[in-house]
Amino acid sequence: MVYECIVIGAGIQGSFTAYHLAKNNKNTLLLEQFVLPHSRGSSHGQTRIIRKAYEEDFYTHMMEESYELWAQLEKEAGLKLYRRTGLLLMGPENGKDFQLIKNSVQRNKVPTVVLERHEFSQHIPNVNLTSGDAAIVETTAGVLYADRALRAAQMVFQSHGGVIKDGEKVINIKPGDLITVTTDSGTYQAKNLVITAGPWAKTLLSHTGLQLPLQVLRINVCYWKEKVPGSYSISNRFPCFIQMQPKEAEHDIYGLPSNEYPGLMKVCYHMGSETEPDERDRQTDRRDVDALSTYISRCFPGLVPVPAVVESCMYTVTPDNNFVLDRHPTYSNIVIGAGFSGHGFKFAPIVGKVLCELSMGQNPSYDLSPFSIQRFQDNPK
Ligand SMILES: Cc1cc2nc3c(=O)[nH]c(=O)nc-3n(C[C@H](O)[C@H](O)[C@H](O)COP(=O)(O)OP(=O)(O)OC[C@H]3O[C@@H](n4cnc5c(N)ncnc54)[C@H](O)[C@@H]3O)c2cc1C
Ligand SMILES: O=C(O)[C@@H]1CCCC=N1
Repeated sequence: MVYECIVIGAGIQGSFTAYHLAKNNKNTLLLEQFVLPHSRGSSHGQTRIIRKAYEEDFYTHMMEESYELWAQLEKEAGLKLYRRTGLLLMGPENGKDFQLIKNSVQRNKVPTVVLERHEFSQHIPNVNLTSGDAAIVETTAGVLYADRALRAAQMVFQSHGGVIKDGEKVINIKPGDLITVTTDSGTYQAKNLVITAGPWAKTLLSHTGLQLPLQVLRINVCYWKEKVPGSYSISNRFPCFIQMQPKEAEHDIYGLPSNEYPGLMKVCYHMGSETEPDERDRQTDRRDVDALSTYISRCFPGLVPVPAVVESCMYTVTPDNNFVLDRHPTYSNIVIGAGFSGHGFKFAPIVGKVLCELSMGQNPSYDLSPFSIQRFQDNPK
């Protein structure tokens, strides 16, 4: 049988692409190398942050529709996937990055509240605002229930007739008008192919002669114990947070209120050390955990500054941290979604929509120039 489309990789981006294709009546096969569910890629775990506050207008604009599509999936699956918590953004008052994001939320009318230093502790107890830092709260931001969302997208895909074959690793791709995809247990043909292989994208794309500047990082996902259980919890209305330019580290630190593991709050570093995706746990660099401990001692005095639980996950990053959403430069019936750079989950309904549009030969609903492959060829370094 010839499929209209094969999607390789059943992480959140591939699952949402397959979801949109099936809803457009395209006969679609979703291939996944591991038995589902699994915790070896980038989409596993209980939670992710959803927000509109971005420095770049194009991300904020995409998030407007993304919230609507998440609500649509909640309805279709009959599951709660989003919980509003607000997002506290802290950063050097006169720093460039903080100013850019503050101006962007004002320009784009993202609902936000500015917290003056004198009123900060009244609204956000148990957090020390760094001297010289300012704070704003994006009020409609919150938490996405990640594992549940991934299952929901796959479930709705199947309910529209889509086929998932898990535990099948793609080992070869033969481009052509009819594309042949070989796995370790079968061969399939399709008119169109979408590659959403997360940390394995570089390897898979090499079968099509394409090299992209993607770097895979292992992220230590750290949970910290509350000294008083519940003090940083969702039920106590504690928000998600992003600390820009912390004193202890070069990159942002972010956290989510305690919820999934009662008594533990997730606080992570937005960077990691390079790894091979198949040997993720050979990477044992813990300098990020040391920096997090110092930050927590200084700014979150209600947490024990030694992680209680460390899980792992991977980022696949591009040089400019913008995604890759494009057609293959040589084979127009191969579409690529890659390089989500540690911030792609919240966009998955839109990513899936535009990858589906590209694959159906339609004009995409958004300007995809920030996500083009050409940008790497223009700036090869
Ligand atoms: C710790 C952490 C925190 C994050 N926090 C946030 C956040 O707060 N907000 C946010 O918006 N985003 C966040 N992200 C980013 C977000 O989770 C990712 O951008 C997103 O999950 C990427 O999804 P993906 O589908 O591209 O990759 P993946 O989930 O890795 O999916 C790719 C799939 O392809 C499969 N595959 C690969 N090769 C093959 C093959 N040869 N054959 C068959 N299958 C194959 C893999 O097994 C995998 O299942 C975070 C990421 C991490 C790691
Ligand atoms: O994407 C997000 O919102 C989170 C928080 C900031 C760093 C990366 N992921």
